[in-house]
Amino acid sequence: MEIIHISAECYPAAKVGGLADVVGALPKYQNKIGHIAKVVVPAYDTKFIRESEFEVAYDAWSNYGNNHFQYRILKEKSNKLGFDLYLVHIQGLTDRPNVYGYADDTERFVAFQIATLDWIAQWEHRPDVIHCHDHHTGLVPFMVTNCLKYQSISKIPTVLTIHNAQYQGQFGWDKLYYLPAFDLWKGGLLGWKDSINPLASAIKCAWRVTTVSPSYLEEMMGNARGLESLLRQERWKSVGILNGIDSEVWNPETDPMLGKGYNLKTVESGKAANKKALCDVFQLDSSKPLFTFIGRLVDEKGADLLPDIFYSALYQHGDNINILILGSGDSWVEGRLNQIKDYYSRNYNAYIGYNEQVSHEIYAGADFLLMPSRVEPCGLNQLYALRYGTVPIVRRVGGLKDTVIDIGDGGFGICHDQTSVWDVTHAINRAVELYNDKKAFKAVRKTMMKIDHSWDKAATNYIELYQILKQA
Ligand SMILES: Nc1ncnc2c1ncn2[C@@H]1O[C@H](COP(=O)(O)OP(=O)(O)O[C@H]2O[C@H](CO)[C@@H](O)[C@H](O)[C@H]2O)[C@@H](O)[C@H]1O
Repeated sequence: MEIIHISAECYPAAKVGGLADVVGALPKYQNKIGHIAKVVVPAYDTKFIRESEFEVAYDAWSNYGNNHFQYRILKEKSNKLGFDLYLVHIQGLTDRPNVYGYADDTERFVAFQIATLDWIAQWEHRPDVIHCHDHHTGLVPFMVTNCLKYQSISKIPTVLTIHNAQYQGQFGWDKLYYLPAFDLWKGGLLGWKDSINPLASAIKCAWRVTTVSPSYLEEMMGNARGLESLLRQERWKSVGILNGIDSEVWNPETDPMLGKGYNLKTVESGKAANKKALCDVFQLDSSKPLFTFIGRLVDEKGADLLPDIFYSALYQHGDNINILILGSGDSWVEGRLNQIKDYYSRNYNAYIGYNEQVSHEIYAGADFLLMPSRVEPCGLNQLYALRYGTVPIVRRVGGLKDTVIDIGDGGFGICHDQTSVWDVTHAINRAVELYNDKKAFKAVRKTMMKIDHSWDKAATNYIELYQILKQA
């Protein structure tokens, strides 16, 4: 089958979070099992894109509303990612350093989607499925089926994967004219509660909807930022498929970002060496248990509570624990996390910012990884932690619930029920107990590292889903 993934992010071309990891790995694994999976993302001004070689695959003009633009489809030349990567270059719109956060993000992603479909519509052959990811590509299912200029591709099945329903990409009806012409009576398929809502539109129009874990699918029926009733209505065509991880990129034995590689047999010495190096850089004491957090500092991750959780844990455990955080997001959370350094400089540090290298070093060097998320559609950090022998401490929600079993239930992680200072501090207390029981701690590490979360299974699940659509 030929599958076209359309996304705003794809590792390593452009990454903000987990969406990039999935779109950078799933197609590779689909290719491995004999299919042709391609990825289309905007041509940002990122390091990877600047440093890679591309050839022009197509060059044309298009428009969103009255705004005409020239676009180029660029194909990565070397196939070094394990799939064909195509970029949509629109001068002045896509070629910026950041993926999101501009006042004209709506225009940028509308133009990206239109250019992508214009290009696909003029191919001599038809792909078997168009797979969209999150709201940035959420207008694609509507446009493919309903816009007159895409009649030639209107029968291609579309699939939407919801990585995070917290973000929906809403914009006003005054921008309806951005879309290529369609029968206006179909306009209702674009909207939700007084605005055009790309995520809602994709849920209505895609042939199938997937979420990145089974539990998140169920949770969304009761909590999806206003889309609950729509999701209940479209439940019949929805399925939860648990994400995998790219076990070639996330392999502690071969990871080039680590000072010392390790495997199941050498985990104790390997982790100790990585921990020592990490603690030296961040002025921490490697003889104490190291607790970490990596991620976007936003409410859905429970980041607003982290400062109070850390004050509480550091107060209770005095000088006997270390905490290291890597993240960026809400500025008041960043400020409070930085402030803790003034009070606990010997056993706390924070790297405010984004750094892929440091994230790998932390997964390898840490003892525990905290994920007190309020919402977690799947979560990849806990899967990376498991592979690197770092015990995840997670709230029982979404994909965290589906992938981490508490040590009290014979498992390998520490789970808590609420995103609250009390629950997380209590979980940290349990973690300190586990750390001090060296035999149990070693056994848990070994169990974790044996778990296989590679994409092999999920890649097949998606193919089975596409095959049903092809026969429909
Ligand atoms: N400051 C920083 N420096 C370096 N690396 C950083 C970083 N902050 C985050 N990362 C990295 O970004 C990724 C985060 O992935 P997640 O899946 O945990 O979250 P995200 O909410 O972005 O993804 C959404 O999509 C994914 C994919 O479907 C779902 O798993 C998830 O639940 C959903 O919220 C990891 O690779 C992590 O290491």
